[in-house]
Amino acid sequence: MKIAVLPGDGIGQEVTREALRLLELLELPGLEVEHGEVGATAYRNQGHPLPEATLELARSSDAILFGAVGDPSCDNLERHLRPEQAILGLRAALGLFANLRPATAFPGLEHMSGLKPEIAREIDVLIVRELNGDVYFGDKGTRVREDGQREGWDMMSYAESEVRRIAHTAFRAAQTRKNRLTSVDKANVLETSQLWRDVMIEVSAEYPDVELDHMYVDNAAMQLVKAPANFDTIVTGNLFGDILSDQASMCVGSIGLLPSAALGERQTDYGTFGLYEPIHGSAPDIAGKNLANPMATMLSLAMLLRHSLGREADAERIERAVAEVLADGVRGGDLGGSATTTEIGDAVVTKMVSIS
Ligand SMILES: NC(=O)C1=CN([C@@H]2O[C@H](COP(=O)(O)OP(=O)(O)OC[C@H]3O[C@@H](n4cnc5c(N)ncnc54)[C@H](O)[C@@H]3O)[C@@H](O)[C@H]2O)C=CC1
Ligand SMILES: CC(C)CC(=O)C(=O)O
Ligand SMILES: [Mg+2]
Repeated sequence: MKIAVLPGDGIGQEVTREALRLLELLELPGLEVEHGEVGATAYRNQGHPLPEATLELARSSDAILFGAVGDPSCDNLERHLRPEQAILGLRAALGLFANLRPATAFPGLEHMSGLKPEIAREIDVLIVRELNGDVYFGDKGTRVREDGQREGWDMMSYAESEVRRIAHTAFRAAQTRKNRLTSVDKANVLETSQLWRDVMIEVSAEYPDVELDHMYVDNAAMQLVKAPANFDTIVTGNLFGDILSDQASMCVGSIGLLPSAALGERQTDYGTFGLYEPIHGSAPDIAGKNLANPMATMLSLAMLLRHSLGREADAERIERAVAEVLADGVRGGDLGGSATTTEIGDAVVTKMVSIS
């Protein structure tokens, strides 16, 4: 049983370190943990944001724990050398097309949400984001128009097979929840979205127990703030899912709380192969200052234990420890408190020991 650990850049290093303390505490028999470089760190040391050795490590593992990539000093590199290509490259190369991003209220945190407390305490939504297609992976470029202006362009498209497979993931996920699925698109304007909607409707015939509805993404952004409790499971494309999940994080209280799982079809001896990461980035504004909230990464580790290693009890132990530490009032700066990254790590470790 092998986990590849790819901390990456900025706070990716700090939050991954704290999550690994929880993994060590669990003392999983036969577990091998191997570190690899990604992002700006890998570019500086090995000349590429996703070196072949890292990709090989990822492929030979049962699961990947990923921190974050991104560094402002790399923002003017050629696109294929930028840190973000590491995570995009891993998602594509490993066929990780289904991104699960749960956003669930934590008791006691209602007042840290951007929403009114009575609205915030109800939120329990799973965003199922397609992760291998859309405008993120289409052809792109810049060109000079006939009138002499520069023009940037990015191709948005979805093949019906891509929509169909994420639809199945989302319907099955909804069946484990409240059997309600909202497909979010922009079908009033985009052909890509019209096909998305048509395929969602076709696939829904196979899931008569799941209630499917459709919402335009602009309305969904508004409804997520107005009445998040009306959502159960959301399925959406790569771009819209990226944006809506950051928004959902602030409905819960902080982007430092939201974990994610990126799954494909590959099964291992222990579960579904996947990559797990907080939904946030490398946060250059607070990197290296011991200020980042490591809880999103800890909760991503819990998802890894559940989906890739079949360790449900260990996953729940981490989730319970994080929730109880928050309820105890241990909070980082993102939640109006003063606990440092390592102090939050200490508190969760202590809690884990007490609830073993
Ligand atoms: N999967 C990945 O590796 C991702 C990488 N990025 C990259 O990260 C870099 C920074 O991007 P931003 O747009 O600033 O997004 P970001 O998510 O890194 O940060 C946005 C804001 O949230 C705060 N924040 C994020 N995570 C936090 C945590 N755990 N605790 C406390 N505060 C936290 C940051 O301090 C910042 O003010 C860019 O290079 C971007 O491309 C962004 C998103 C995802
Ligand atoms: C940095 C990216 C490639 C994407 C992103 O923001 C995300 O996956 O949350
Ligand atoms: Mg994002």
